[in-house]
Amino acid sequence: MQVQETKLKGCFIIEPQIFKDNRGYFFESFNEQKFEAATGHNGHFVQDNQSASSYGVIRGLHLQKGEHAQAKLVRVLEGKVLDVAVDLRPGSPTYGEWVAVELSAENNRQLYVPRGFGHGFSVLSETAVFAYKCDNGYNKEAEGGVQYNDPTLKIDWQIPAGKEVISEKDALLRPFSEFNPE
Ligand SMILES: Cc1cn([C@H]2C[C@H](O)[C@@H](COP(=O)(O)OP(=O)(O)O[C@H]3O[C@H](C)C(=O)[C@H](O)[C@H]3O)O2)c(=O)[nH]c1=O
Repeated sequence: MQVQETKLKGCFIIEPQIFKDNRGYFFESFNEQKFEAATGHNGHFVQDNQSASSYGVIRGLHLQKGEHAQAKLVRVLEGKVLDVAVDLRPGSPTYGEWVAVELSAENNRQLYVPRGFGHGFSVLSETAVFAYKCDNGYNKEAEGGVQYNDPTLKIDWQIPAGKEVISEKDALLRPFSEFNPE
């Protein structure tokens, strides 16, 4: 597998080695030893999540705070998304900066989002199935986030205005200027 650190320290793009033959393809979607060797990060994940969404859905920007913070290893099983990780780590030299990576069932690309990052994605295909590993369990009380359309972050989700599909919960998220990491 090829691993490339993004401009945000600790956030990595992972390109698995795909083995193709006359039957189709095979690849190791996760290998703890190889992950740790390539990223220097603990590859011990405790929860797998999966969500399905239709075109225009934007989920995020979310994170869990404090001791419940989660690192995530995200990928797409069906369709295509624009995946976004925002550095919300207090004191980070890249605080408030973000990266956007196209993840799809075609490219099998993965993104490792470290603890302390806001995470979200927009669905660019008719439907998308999104699957990810978390290194800490779900804790509703520790949930936080930033509104997807924050005027400071200026994230281009590649969804035409008016076509965005947002949850009621995400519609209540506050701007980055009000973000409190505690
Ligand atoms: C995240 C989560 C949710 N839930 C329940 C809570 C709700 O009843 C339902 C949907 O949750 P939510 O609307 O928060 O789902 P998403 O909007 O996809 O949230 C995720 O979206 C972005 C992209 C993320 O990176 C996070 O993993 C996560 O916040 O699943 C659980 O039972 N366990 C969980 O780990």
